[in-house]
Amino acid sequence: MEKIIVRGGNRLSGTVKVEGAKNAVLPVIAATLLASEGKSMIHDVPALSDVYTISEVLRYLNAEVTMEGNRVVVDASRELKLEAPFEYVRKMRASVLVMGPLLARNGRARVALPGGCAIGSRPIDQHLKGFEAMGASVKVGNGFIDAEVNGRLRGAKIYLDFPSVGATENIMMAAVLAEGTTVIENCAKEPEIVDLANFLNAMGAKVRGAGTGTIRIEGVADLRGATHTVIPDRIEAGTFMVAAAITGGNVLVQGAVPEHLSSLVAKLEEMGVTVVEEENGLRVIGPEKLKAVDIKTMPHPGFPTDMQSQMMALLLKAEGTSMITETVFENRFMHVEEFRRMNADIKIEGRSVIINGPCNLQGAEVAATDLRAAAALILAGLVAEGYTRVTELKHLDRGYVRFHEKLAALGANIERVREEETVWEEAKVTDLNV
Ligand SMILES: CC(=O)N[C@H]1[C@@H](OP(=O)(O)OP(=O)(O)OC[C@H]2O[C@@H](n3ccc(=O)[nH]c3=O)[C@H](O)[C@@H]2O)O[C@H](CO)[C@@H](O)[C@@H]1O
Ligand SMILES: C=C(OP(=O)(O)O)C(=O)O
Repeated sequence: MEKIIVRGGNRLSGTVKVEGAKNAVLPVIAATLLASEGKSMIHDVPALSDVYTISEVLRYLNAEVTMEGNRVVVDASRELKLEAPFEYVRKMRASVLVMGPLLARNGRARVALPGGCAIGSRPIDQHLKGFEAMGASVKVGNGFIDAEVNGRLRGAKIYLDFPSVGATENIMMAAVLAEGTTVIENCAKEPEIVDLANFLNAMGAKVRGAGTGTIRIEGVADLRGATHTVIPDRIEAGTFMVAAAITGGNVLVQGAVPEHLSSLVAKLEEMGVTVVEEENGLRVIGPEKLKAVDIKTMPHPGFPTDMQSQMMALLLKAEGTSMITETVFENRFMHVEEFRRMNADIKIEGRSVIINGPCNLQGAEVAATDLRAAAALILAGLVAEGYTRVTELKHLDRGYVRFHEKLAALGANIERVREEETVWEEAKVTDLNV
C-alpha cells in the first residue's frame, strides 16, 4: 500500500509553481467533443489521474486523444459513440460532462448514472432539467441516463435551483450547438466557468456573461477545434498557501491568481497570515500565532468547499474556537474523524464543525476519504508531533501533481513509500474467539 509519511516541525520556504486547474481542464476536454472539424490543442494540462480518466472516456467515444507533457491534443472529427459506461463515471463523476456535448452533436447520449460519493449524494437533476428544457427527452433506468432529441436542441430559458458548476457547464456545452438562444439564470460564477466559455468561444461559439449570474448562449451550426491554455488551479494554490501559513513559513505560490482567491485571502488575513501580491503570484507568510475564525462554504465568489478541509487543518492550530459551516455538500466532514485520530479537539454539530484550538496534533496513521481530505491530512502532518502516515492516496492523485515532492522542495520532511499491509494471522483471530 502506498503511503505518504510526513514528520512535522519544518517551516516551509521557497517557491512552488501551480499546475493548470483540474476543474477547468475536465470540462474543457469534454468540450473538445463539440468540434466536428479540426483538432483542439489544450496547454497547461496537469498530469492527474482524472485527466487520464476523461481522456479514456473520449477515446472510448471514438475521439483521438494524444498527451505529450502538459499538452493534450484531441481530434473529435470522426463519428462519435454515444455511451459513457459506469467504469469511467464511477472513477470520476465529471465524466457526466460528456453528456451535453454528445447530445448537442449527436442528438443522443447515454451516460451511466453517477452514484453518491464520500462528500454527498450529488444528484444531477439540474443538468437533466436543462436538457429537457432544450427539447430533449430524458429517461433514467437500469443505471443509465438516456437523453435524446428530435433534430437539434432548441434554445431555452433555464433557471437553476442552485448555481451548480457541473449543470452550468453541461448546459452551456449543450446550448452552443442549439437552435436559438439559451439563457441560464442563477448559474455558477466560478473561474472555471469563465475558462470553459473562453474555450467554447475560441471554437466559434457565442457565449456571453460567464462569471456573472446569467449566461446567454446563441447557438451556432457547428464548431471547430481550438487552442486553449487552462487557468491555474486555485485550489492547489490555496492548498500551498495553507501549507505556508500552518508552518509559519514564507512561500511564493507562483501562478496563484489573486482574483480567483479573494475569499481565501480574506480569511487568511483575518487569521493573522500575511499575503502579498507579487508579479507572478502570491507570497504567504505565516504568523507565530494564528487567530480562530468562522468559515461558511458558498458557491463562488463565496468560500470554496474545495478548500474547507485544508482550512480545517489550519484552524486546528489557531488560538480559540472556530466554526466551519459546510453549505455546498451535505457530507463533507469525513476527515473530522481522521483529525481526531491526530488528537484534534473537534466536533460535528449538524452542518457545522466546532474546533477548539490550538490542538496539540500528534502523528498517526490516517486515511484520506476524498481528495481535499488527503491534502488536509498531509497539511496537519506538517505540524503534528512525530510521524503521520496518510493512506488511500488514489484520492490525492486525482487532484494534486507530485504533491509530496513539491512540499519536500519547500523543506517539508515528507516521502511517499510503499509499505506492506499488516496481515492478521487467522490463528490470532481464533484465539480471541475462545
Ligand atoms: C469537476 C469539478 O468541477 N468539480 C467541482 C464541482 O463539482 P460539481 O459540478 O459536481 O458541483 P455542483 O456545483 O454541481 O454541486 C453543488 C451542490 O449542488 C448539488 N446539485 C448539483 C447538481 C444537480 O443537478 N443537483 C444538485 O442538487 C450537489 O449535490 C451539491 O450539493 O463544483 C463543486 C462545488 O464548487 C466542487 O466542489 C467540485 O470540485
Ligand atoms: C470534489 C472535487 O472534485 P470532483 O467534483 O471531481 O469530485 C474537488 O476537486 O475537490
